[in-house]
Amino acid sequence: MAEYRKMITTMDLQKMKREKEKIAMVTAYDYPSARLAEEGGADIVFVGDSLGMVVLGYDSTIPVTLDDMIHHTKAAARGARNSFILTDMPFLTYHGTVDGTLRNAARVMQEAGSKAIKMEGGAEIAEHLQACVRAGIPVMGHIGLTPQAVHQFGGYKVQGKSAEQAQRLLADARALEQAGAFAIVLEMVPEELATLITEQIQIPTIGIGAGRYTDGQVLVYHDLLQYASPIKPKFVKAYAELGAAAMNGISAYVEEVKGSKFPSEEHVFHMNAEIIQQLADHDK
Ligand SMILES: Nc1nc(=O)c2c([nH]1)NC[C@@H]1CN(c3ccc(C(=O)N[C@@H](CCC(=O)O)C(=O)O)cc3)CN21
Ligand SMILES: CC(C)C(=O)C(=O)O
Ligand SMILES: [Mg+2]
Repeated sequence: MAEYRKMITTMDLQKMKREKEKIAMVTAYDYPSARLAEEGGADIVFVGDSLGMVVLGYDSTIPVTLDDMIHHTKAAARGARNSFILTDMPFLTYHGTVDGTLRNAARVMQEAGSKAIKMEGGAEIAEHLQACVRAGIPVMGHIGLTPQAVHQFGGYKVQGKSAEQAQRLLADARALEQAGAFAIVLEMVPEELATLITEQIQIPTIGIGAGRYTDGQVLVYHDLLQYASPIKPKFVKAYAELGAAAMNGISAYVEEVKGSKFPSEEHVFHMNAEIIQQLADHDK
């Protein structure tokens, strides 16, 4: 049994940045993945809306609902009781009235049992982020490639390569820090820009496809473990081959069933011989 450390807080994350201890975040979407994320020592167990793509089979994160996020966070929270559980706010649940955003955030905190939420976007969502922070909810920002806006970007592309775009992302990072975000995800931005942003704000940056110098890293569970993920972006490193292992296991099982090799004696229940005789007699 793993020895669990004390649950991390947003204050610990600030301290990790100051002391240059890297933050390791991993996605999880259910009981087993969250359990393994916790036992593997992840600082943040993150229920991302990428669940729409890697566990629900959608082409994007846009179809994911607030109910989906709550359902999966509940399962993940049961698997990682000692972890800092972060939940993505899904498509269009923090863009209407601030009241609506607070109601949606409240559902995630109360029903799902998250410790914090994450929102995509820069200065344009700062008002919504700030309202949640003022209500006592820790919020993580997310800029660069924001997948909920994929149709505006015209694909999953690197963001912030031009001086103008880079300036805007820097301003967005400052706006989110100002609004009270406890950390910011930088997704698919050049390493040089991610480094600049990391140096210019006090809160931790968590990179995905943002190079080596952010305060932490995040990867999708099904990508880093190669578990039937539909995509393999350049920023992914494979640390295991779960998909291949699962496939081999299943095909061996199928072969043994077809060949009457499974089940064998060790997997079988038996009954008392007298009772078998009674059954046979009764049948006469
Ligand atoms: N499995 C999975 N992993 C992720 O990291 C992830 C998701 N799903 N779903 C939500 C978003 C979408 N993300 C994506 C999706 C596709 C690419 C991609 O196709 N990247 C290519 C093209 C790069 C380019 O055109 O510049 C790559 O080679 O990295 C990257 C990030 C990141 N997130
Ligand atoms: C890619 C990460 C940062 C994310 O938002 C997700 O997994 O949903
Ligand atoms: Mg997401």
